[in-house]
Amino acid sequence: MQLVVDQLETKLGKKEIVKNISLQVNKQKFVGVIGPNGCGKSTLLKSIYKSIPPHNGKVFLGDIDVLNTSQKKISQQLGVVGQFNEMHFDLTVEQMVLLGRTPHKKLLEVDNQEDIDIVEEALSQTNLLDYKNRSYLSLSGGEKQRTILARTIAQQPQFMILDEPTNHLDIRYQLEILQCVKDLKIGVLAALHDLEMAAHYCDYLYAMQNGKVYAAGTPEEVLTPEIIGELYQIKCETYTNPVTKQLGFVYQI
Ligand SMILES: Nc1ncnc2c1ncn2[C@@H]1O[C@H](COP(=O)(O)OP(=O)(O)OP(=O)(O)O)[C@@H](O)[C@H]1O
Repeated sequence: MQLVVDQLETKLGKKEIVKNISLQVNKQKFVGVIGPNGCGKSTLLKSIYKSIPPHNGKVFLGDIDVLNTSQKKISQQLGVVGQFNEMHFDLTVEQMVLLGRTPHKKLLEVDNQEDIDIVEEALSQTNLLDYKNRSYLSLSGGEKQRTILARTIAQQPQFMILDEPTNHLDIRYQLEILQCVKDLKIGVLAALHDLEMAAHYCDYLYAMQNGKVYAAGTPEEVLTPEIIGELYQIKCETYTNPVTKQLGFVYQI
């Protein structure tokens, strides 16, 4: 199964924000979207999961025509961790994560032991077992972010879209969350700001500039001083980090 985005175009007001973007996420691959503030990453992701309706293009998840299929059917295969997760009513963390089971249930079907076990496992993977009975609204930004990820894990999707999933998270949780998502071994499309994390976790990258794909390829192909310099309008040097042996970056205005 693949997530295929074909010639997607999205306008907000009169302004064209996503301009003819095509991309692909293969099964079990971690694909990153990078690019400067305002280049259209969130709008692209929201257009793919229909939170903002695109005015042109197609999105296919396997043979499911996403833009013309019910949310429930899509949610059985595709999970979303958005950038802002505010809620106006309160639930416990466990109740929030149980909501992830909704796409797999019939109307008014009660949660069974399998649902409870899946939720317990998702809470464990996101280090939230001790928070199970806490009120969601009382959580810190990072704890809320992890709860939303746990809910999406409980949904057991084949693909996940994440919009800056490490927003609000301290360094340890940034690493833990991205590793946790990677370990799910599902297809992932994630907007990321941290280029070292993108280099480390992504199998493939799309670099966006002004609503278009500016460059695409493996992290080694995309994260070059020339492309990063042009994308963010800075001077950049890359090096191999002597400790991690991974790609490192030095920036200058
Ligand atoms: N309702 C709207 N009407 C017009 N323009 C909008 C609207 N909402 C967002 N935009 C603009 O669309 C552009 C793309 O925004 P988007 O949030 O997709 O960018 P982004 O790459 O995710 O940015 P960031 O990295 O800052 O999160 C921005 O210039 C933003 O100001």
